[in-house]
Amino acid sequence: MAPTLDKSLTLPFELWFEDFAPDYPTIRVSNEFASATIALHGAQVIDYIPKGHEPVIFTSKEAVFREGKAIRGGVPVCWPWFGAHPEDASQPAHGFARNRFWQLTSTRSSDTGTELTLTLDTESIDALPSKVALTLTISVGAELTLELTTTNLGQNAIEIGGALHTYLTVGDIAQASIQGLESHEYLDTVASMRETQNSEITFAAETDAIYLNATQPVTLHDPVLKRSIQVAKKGSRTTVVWNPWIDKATALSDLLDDEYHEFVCIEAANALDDTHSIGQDESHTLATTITATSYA
Ligand SMILES: O=P(O)(O)OC[C@H]1O[C@H](O)[C@H](O)[C@@H](O)[C@@H]1O
Repeated sequence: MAPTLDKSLTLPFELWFEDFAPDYPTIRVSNEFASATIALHGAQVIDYIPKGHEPVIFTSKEAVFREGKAIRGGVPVCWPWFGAHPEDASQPAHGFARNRFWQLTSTRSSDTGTELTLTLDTESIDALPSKVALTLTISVGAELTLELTTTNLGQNAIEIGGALHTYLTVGDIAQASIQGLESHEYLDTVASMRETQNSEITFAAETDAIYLNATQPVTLHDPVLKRSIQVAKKGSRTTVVWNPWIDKATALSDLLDDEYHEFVCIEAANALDDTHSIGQDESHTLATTITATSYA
Protein backbone atom coordinates (compact mmCIF):
# COMPACT_ATOMS: atom_id res chain seq x y z
CA MET A 1 0.00 0.00 0.00
CA ALA A 2 1.33 3.46 -0.87
CA PRO A 3 2.63 5.30 2.22
CA THR A 4 0.91 8.22 3.86
CA LEU A 5 2.84 11.35 2.97
CA ASP A 6 3.48 13.81 5.78
CA LYS A 7 3.30 17.11 3.90
CA SER A 8 4.78 18.96 6.89
CA LEU A 9 8.14 17.36 6.00
CA THR A 10 8.42 19.15 2.66
CA LEU A 11 10.97 21.99 2.49
CA PRO A 12 10.08 25.05 0.37
CA PHE A 13 11.75 24.89 -3.07
CA GLU A 14 14.05 22.13 -1.73
CA LEU A 15 12.12 18.92 -1.03
CA TRP A 16 8.70 17.94 -2.32
CA PHE A 17 6.63 14.88 -3.28
CA GLU A 18 5.90 13.94 -6.87
CA ASP A 19 4.02 10.89 -8.20
CA PHE A 20 5.89 8.79 -10.78
CA ALA A 21 2.80 6.70 -11.33
CA PRO A 22 -0.56 6.48 -9.51
CA ASP A 23 0.08 5.49 -5.86
CA TYR A 24 3.84 5.54 -6.53
CA PRO A 25 5.22 8.66 -4.83
CA THR A 26 8.79 9.92 -5.05
CA ILE A 27 10.67 12.59 -3.13
CA ARG A 28 12.34 15.28 -5.23
CA VAL A 29 15.28 17.20 -3.80
CA SER A 30 16.95 20.25 -5.30
CA ASN A 31 19.53 22.44 -3.59
CA GLU A 32 22.55 24.55 -4.53
CA PHE A 33 24.76 21.43 -4.74
CA ALA A 34 22.68 18.78 -6.48
CA SER A 35 19.29 17.35 -7.35
CA ALA A 36 17.96 13.88 -6.56
CA THR A 37 14.89 11.68 -6.77
CA ILE A 38 14.11 9.07 -4.15
CA ALA A 39 11.32 6.51 -4.56
CA LEU A 40 9.40 5.77 -1.35
CA HIS A 41 9.33 2.22 -2.72
CA GLY A 42 12.54 0.66 -1.41
CA ALA A 43 13.74 4.09 -0.15
CA GLN A 44 15.56 3.91 -3.45
CA VAL A 45 17.60 6.83 -4.76
CA ILE A 46 16.86 6.66 -8.50
CA ASP A 47 18.56 9.85 -9.65
CA TYR A 48 21.41 12.00 -8.34
CA ILE A 49 22.93 14.85 -10.32
CA PRO A 50 25.55 17.05 -8.65
CA LYS A 51 25.61 20.55 -10.17
CA GLY A 52 27.72 20.66 -13.34
CA HIS A 53 27.76 16.86 -13.80
CA GLU A 54 26.02 14.29 -15.94
CA PRO A 55 23.74 12.00 -13.88
CA VAL A 56 25.84 9.92 -11.47
CA ILE A 57 23.22 7.27 -10.70
CA PHE A 58 21.89 5.02 -13.47
CA THR A 59 18.27 3.85 -13.66
CA SER A 60 17.08 1.76 -16.60
CA LYS A 61 14.63 3.17 -19.12
CA GLU A 62 12.81 -0.15 -18.69
CA ALA A 63 12.66 -0.01 -14.88
CA VAL A 64 9.24 -0.98 -13.51
CA PHE A 65 7.70 1.29 -10.88
CA ARG A 66 5.18 -0.96 -9.16
CA GLU A 67 4.73 -2.10 -5.57
CA GLY A 68 6.48 -5.43 -4.95
CA LYS A 69 8.80 -5.14 -7.95
CA ALA A 70 12.43 -4.07 -7.42
CA ILE A 71 13.51 -1.01 -9.43
CA ARG A 72 16.30 -1.78 -11.94
CA GLY A 73 18.89 0.86 -11.13
CA GLY A 74 19.43 3.56 -8.54
CA VAL A 75 20.64 2.43 -5.13
CA PRO A 76 18.66 -0.65 -4.12
CA VAL A 77 18.72 -1.27 -0.36
CA CYS A 78 19.46 -4.97 -0.01
CA TRP A 79 18.47 -6.11 3.51
CA PRO A 80 18.62 -8.24 5.65
CA TRP A 81 20.65 -10.43 3.31
CA PHE A 82 22.66 -10.06 0.12
CA GLY A 83 21.81 -12.14 -2.98
CA ALA A 84 19.90 -15.37 -2.47
CA HIS A 85 18.61 -16.18 1.03
CA PRO A 86 21.24 -18.41 2.68
CA GLU A 87 18.76 -21.27 3.41
CA ASP A 88 15.37 -20.59 1.85
CA ALA A 89 15.25 -20.21 -1.93
CA SER A 90 11.61 -19.07 -1.78
CA GLN A 91 12.66 -15.79 -0.10
CA PRO A 92 13.22 -12.75 -2.38
CA ALA A 93 16.73 -12.08 -3.72
CA HIS A 94 18.46 -9.29 -1.77
CA GLY A 95 15.83 -9.33 1.02
CA PHE A 96 12.60 -7.46 1.77
CA ALA A 97 13.58 -3.81 1.92
CA ARG A 98 13.70 -3.00 -1.80
CA ASN A 99 10.21 -4.38 -2.48
CA ARG A 100 8.25 -2.36 0.06
CA PHE A 101 7.15 1.19 0.63
CA TRP A 102 9.06 3.09 3.29
CA GLN A 103 7.89 6.15 5.21
CA LEU A 104 9.61 9.53 5.11
CA THR A 105 10.12 10.41 8.79
CA SER A 106 12.37 13.48 8.89
CA THR A 107 13.93 16.14 6.67
CA ARG A 108 16.51 18.83 7.32
CA SER A 109 18.22 21.56 5.34
CA SER A 110 21.88 22.14 6.20
CA ASP A 111 24.92 24.12 4.98
CA THR A 112 26.03 21.12 2.92
CA GLY A 113 22.70 20.08 1.41
CA THR A 114 19.51 18.25 2.31
CA GLU A 115 19.17 15.34 4.72
CA LEU A 116 16.20 13.01 4.86
CA THR A 117 15.44 9.86 6.80
CA LEU A 118 13.16 7.04 5.73
CA THR A 119 11.93 4.22 7.95
CA LEU A 120 10.73 0.75 7.06
CA ASP A 121 7.90 -0.73 9.08
CA THR A 122 9.26 -4.21 9.80
CA GLU A 123 6.35 -5.31 12.06
CA SER A 124 4.63 -7.15 9.22
CA ILE A 125 7.74 -9.15 8.24
CA ASP A 126 7.16 -12.51 9.92
CA ALA A 127 10.53 -13.92 8.90
CA LEU A 128 12.39 -11.52 11.23
CA PRO A 129 13.25 -13.21 14.53
CA SER A 130 13.19 -9.98 16.51
CA LYS A 131 11.63 -6.51 16.54
CA VAL A 132 13.83 -4.30 14.38
CA ALA A 133 14.03 -0.60 13.53
CA LEU A 134 15.43 0.08 10.06
CA THR A 135 16.26 3.60 8.90
CA LEU A 136 17.98 5.02 5.85
CA THR A 137 19.39 8.53 6.09
CA ILE A 138 20.22 10.14 2.74
CA SER A 139 22.33 13.30 2.42
CA VAL A 140 22.07 15.04 -0.93
CA GLY A 141 24.88 17.54 -1.43
CA ALA A 142 28.12 17.81 -3.39
CA GLU A 143 28.40 14.17 -2.29
CA LEU A 144 25.65 11.60 -1.89
CA THR A 145 25.70 9.68 1.39
CA LEU A 146 23.42 6.83 2.47
CA GLU A 147 23.46 5.38 5.99
CA LEU A 148 21.41 2.27 6.67
CA THR A 149 20.97 1.57 10.38
CA THR A 150 19.51 -1.61 11.83
CA THR A 151 18.62 -1.53 15.53
CA ASN A 152 17.49 -4.61 17.40
CA LEU A 153 14.60 -3.65 19.67
CA GLY A 154 13.77 -7.21 20.63
CA GLN A 155 15.47 -9.88 22.72
CA ASN A 156 16.68 -12.36 20.11
CA ALA A 157 19.97 -11.64 18.34
CA ILE A 158 19.59 -11.10 14.59
CA GLU A 159 22.06 -11.74 11.79
CA ILE A 160 22.18 -8.94 9.22
CA GLY A 161 23.72 -8.86 5.75
CA GLY A 162 22.89 -6.71 2.75
CA ALA A 163 24.22 -4.01 0.48
CA LEU A 164 23.81 -0.47 -0.77
CA HIS A 165 23.78 -1.65 -4.37
CA THR A 166 24.77 1.52 -6.24
CA TYR A 167 24.30 1.60 -10.04
CA LEU A 168 26.80 4.18 -11.36
CA THR A 169 26.44 5.79 -14.78
CA VAL A 170 29.39 5.35 -17.15
CA GLY A 171 29.92 6.71 -20.68
CA ASP A 172 31.00 3.28 -21.95
CA ILE A 173 31.62 0.24 -19.72
CA ALA A 174 34.29 -1.06 -22.14
CA GLN A 175 36.41 2.03 -21.46
CA ALA A 176 35.77 2.30 -17.71
CA SER A 177 38.11 0.99 -15.01
CA ILE A 178 38.03 0.61 -11.25
CA GLN A 179 41.02 1.15 -9.01
CA GLY A 180 41.43 0.39 -5.33
CA LEU A 181 40.81 -3.34 -5.18
CA GLU A 182 44.23 -4.46 -6.45
CA SER A 183 45.75 -7.37 -4.53
CA HIS A 184 42.38 -8.25 -2.94
CA GLU A 185 40.98 -11.73 -2.97
CA TYR A 186 37.55 -12.05 -4.55
CA LEU A 187 34.89 -14.60 -5.27
CA ASP A 188 34.17 -14.61 -8.99
CA THR A 189 30.54 -15.75 -8.91
CA VAL A 190 30.38 -16.10 -12.71
CA ALA A 191 33.23 -18.66 -12.79
CA SER A 192 32.66 -19.87 -9.17
CA MET A 193 36.38 -19.33 -8.48
CA ARG A 194 38.33 -17.60 -5.75
CA GLU A 195 40.88 -15.28 -7.36
CA THR A 196 43.23 -12.41 -6.57
CA GLN A 197 42.79 -9.07 -8.33
CA ASN A 198 46.20 -8.35 -9.86
CA SER A 199 45.51 -5.05 -11.59
CA GLU A 200 42.78 -2.45 -12.00
CA ILE A 201 39.37 -3.84 -12.98
CA THR A 202 38.31 -3.49 -16.62
CA PHE A 203 35.25 -4.94 -18.36
CA ALA A 204 34.99 -7.23 -21.39
CA ALA A 205 32.46 -9.83 -20.18
CA GLU A 206 29.89 -10.46 -17.45
CA THR A 207 31.43 -9.45 -14.13
CA ASP A 208 30.04 -10.45 -10.74
CA ALA A 209 32.68 -10.36 -8.04
CA ILE A 210 32.64 -10.13 -4.25
CA TYR A 211 35.87 -8.59 -2.95
CA LEU A 212 36.86 -9.80 0.51
CA ASN A 213 38.36 -7.79 3.37
CA ALA A 214 37.73 -4.68 1.29
CA THR A 215 37.08 -1.63 3.45
CA GLN A 216 38.82 1.14 1.52
CA PRO A 217 37.31 3.54 -1.07
CA VAL A 218 37.45 2.57 -4.74
CA THR A 219 37.55 4.86 -7.75
CA LEU A 220 35.71 4.43 -11.03
CA HIS A 221 37.50 6.13 -13.94
CA ASP A 222 35.36 7.19 -16.88
CA PRO A 223 37.34 8.67 -19.80
CA VAL A 224 34.15 9.16 -21.86
CA LEU A 225 32.32 11.32 -19.32
CA LYS A 226 35.74 12.67 -18.27
CA ARG A 227 35.27 12.11 -14.58
CA SER A 228 36.00 9.80 -11.70
CA ILE A 229 33.52 8.60 -9.09
CA GLN A 230 34.76 7.59 -5.67
CA VAL A 231 32.77 5.08 -3.65
CA ALA A 232 33.65 5.13 0.05
CA LYS A 233 31.94 3.09 2.74
CA LYS A 234 31.62 2.20 6.41
CA GLY A 235 30.36 -0.90 8.21
CA SER A 236 31.27 -3.10 5.25
CA ARG A 237 34.10 -5.56 4.60
CA THR A 238 32.91 -6.76 1.19
CA THR A 239 32.65 -4.76 -2.04
CA VAL A 240 30.65 -6.15 -4.96
CA VAL A 241 31.32 -5.20 -8.58
CA TRP A 242 28.66 -6.17 -11.11
CA ASN A 243 27.95 -5.70 -14.80
CA PRO A 244 25.61 -8.18 -16.53
CA TRP A 245 27.09 -7.76 -20.06
CA ILE A 246 25.06 -8.65 -23.12
CA ASP A 247 23.54 -12.09 -22.45
CA LYS A 248 22.32 -11.36 -18.95
CA ALA A 249 21.15 -7.87 -19.97
CA THR A 250 19.08 -9.45 -22.73
CA ALA A 251 17.59 -11.89 -20.22
CA LEU A 252 16.56 -9.10 -17.82
CA SER A 253 13.15 -7.79 -18.90
CA ASP A 254 13.61 -4.51 -17.00
CA LEU A 255 16.90 -3.56 -18.71
CA LEU A 256 17.34 -2.58 -22.37
CA ASP A 257 19.64 -5.00 -24.22
CA ASP A 258 22.37 -2.41 -24.77
CA GLU A 259 22.06 -0.56 -21.44
CA TYR A 260 24.79 -2.73 -19.89
CA HIS A 261 27.18 -0.29 -21.61
CA GLU A 262 25.90 2.56 -19.44
CA PHE A 263 26.48 1.41 -15.86
CA VAL A 264 28.50 -0.54 -13.38
CA CYS A 265 27.44 -1.45 -9.85
CA ILE A 266 29.90 -0.85 -7.03
CA GLU A 267 28.20 -2.09 -3.89
CA ALA A 268 29.04 -1.42 -0.25
CA ALA A 269 28.11 -4.86 0.97
CA ASN A 270 27.76 -7.17 3.93
CA ALA A 271 27.98 -10.35 1.84
CA LEU A 272 29.11 -13.96 2.42
CA ASP A 273 30.66 -14.17 5.93
CA ASP A 274 30.54 -10.40 6.33
CA THR A 275 27.28 -10.40 8.29
CA HIS A 276 26.65 -8.81 11.68
CA SER A 277 25.07 -10.33 14.73
CA ILE A 278 23.08 -7.61 16.49
CA GLY A 279 22.00 -8.19 20.07
CA GLN A 280 19.25 -6.48 22.04
CA ASP A 281 19.44 -2.66 21.79
CA GLU A 282 22.50 -2.88 19.53
CA SER A 283 22.72 -1.42 16.06
CA HIS A 284 24.76 -1.67 12.90
CA THR A 285 25.21 1.02 10.25
CA LEU A 286 26.18 0.31 6.65
CA ALA A 287 27.09 3.52 4.81
CA THR A 288 28.35 4.66 1.44
CA THR A 289 29.44 8.02 0.05
CA ILE A 290 29.54 8.71 -3.69
CA THR A 291 31.68 11.60 -4.94
CA ALA A 292 32.03 12.60 -8.60
CA THR A 293 35.05 14.65 -9.73
CA SER A 294 35.52 16.01 -13.26
CA TYR A 295 38.92 15.57 -14.89
CA ALA A 296 40.79 18.87 -14.97
O1 LIG B 1 18.65 -8.80 -10.51
P1 LIG B 1 18.87 -8.41 -9.06
O2 LIG B 1 18.19 -9.31 -8.09
O3 LIG B 1 18.53 -6.96 -8.83
O4 LIG B 1 20.42 -8.58 -8.78
C1 LIG B 1 21.37 -7.90 -9.56
C2 LIG B 1 22.78 -8.34 -9.15
O5 LIG B 1 23.01 -7.96 -7.83
C3 LIG B 1 24.35 -8.19 -7.34
O6 LIG B 1 25.26 -7.39 -8.01
C4 LIG B 1 24.73 -9.65 -7.46
O7 LIG B 1 26.11 -9.83 -7.18
C5 LIG B 1 24.42 -10.17 -8.84
O8 LIG B 1 24.60 -11.59 -8.85
C6 LIG B 1 22.99 -9.85 -9.25
O9 LIG B 1 22.74 -10.33 -10.54
